[in-house]
Amino acid sequence: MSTSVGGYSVSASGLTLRYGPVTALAGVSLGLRRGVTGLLGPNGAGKTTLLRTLATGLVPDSGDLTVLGHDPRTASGRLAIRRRVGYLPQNSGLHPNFTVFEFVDYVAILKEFDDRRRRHAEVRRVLATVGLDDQRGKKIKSLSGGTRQRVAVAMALVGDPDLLILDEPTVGLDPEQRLRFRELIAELGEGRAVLVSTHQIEDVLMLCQHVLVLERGQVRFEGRPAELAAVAAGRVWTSTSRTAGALASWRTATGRYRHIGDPPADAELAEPSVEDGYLLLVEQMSNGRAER
Ligand SMILES: Nc1ncnc2c1ncn2[C@@H]1O[C@H](COP(=O)(O)OP(=O)(O)OP(=O)(O)O)[C@@H](O)[C@H]1O
Repeated sequence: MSTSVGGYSVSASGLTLRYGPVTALAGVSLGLRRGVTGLLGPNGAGKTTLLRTLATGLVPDSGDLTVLGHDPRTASGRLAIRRRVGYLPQNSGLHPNFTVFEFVDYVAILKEFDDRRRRHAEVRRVLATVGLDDQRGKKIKSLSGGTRQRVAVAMALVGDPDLLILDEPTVGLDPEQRLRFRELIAELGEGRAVLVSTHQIEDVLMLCQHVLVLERGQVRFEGRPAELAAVAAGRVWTSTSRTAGALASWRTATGRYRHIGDPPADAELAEPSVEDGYLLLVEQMSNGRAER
């Protein structure tokens, strides 16, 4: 059972966080429900900082944050959250000489599974969930990138968390591994809130019910993928050549150019995609800054 306030597993309002002179979160407000939410944003937008903050690894300078009904500003709140949150950091360090079982068992010890039999049962459960029962005895250094990512997810799943936070989990996977990994994440989102940061629009299309766009430490969009596509309605057109004045233009596989921005009067409008909506938001933001 998820602990939530008003249906939200996470609710944040006006979160700010600075690293010295750098403002990484500049007033983030969001609500996270059950299901898979994709977190998109350009490099340096603050995605990792936000995920670490939700996992209680960083303390915001100001703003309100409730995670699974607890306040991370108090020691008891942080402990309660850590017990119910699974966090997969970017480039999570897996010890190469451990076997799969040994590594996940070690994580279970850190997560306070003191009774050996209960702990081993939990390790077997999470390895079965990620489809690694038959790889338990293998050393981590012998595994493919996709299988290592499964071990990392197994680690995050110890204790059956109500909130799963995954920082760029599909990076470095080949297309087939990525597909299988998305299926796994989609399954995990059926009973809990999952927040996944990614640079892959396809991840959002294939597995997310909700999407957040972060840019310069602020949430620029919060909604469903189809609503993100709709942001670009009437702002996408195609032509046989480059067009001056578009916010972004690129040549597509058909040989035609696709543009986003303010279309000319005779433009051939196209159906907007989620990627168009995302690019339009990000380009508008950076253009707005350039014009100031
Ligand atoms: N430990 C740190 N000390 C100082 N500045 C930092 C630190 N960590 C991040 N930053 C800065 O904070 C901002 C947000 O960084 P963050 O890593 O959260 O972005 P991101 O969206 O995850 O980026 P990426 O997609 O490249 O991983 C950036 O300007 C970054 O340079």
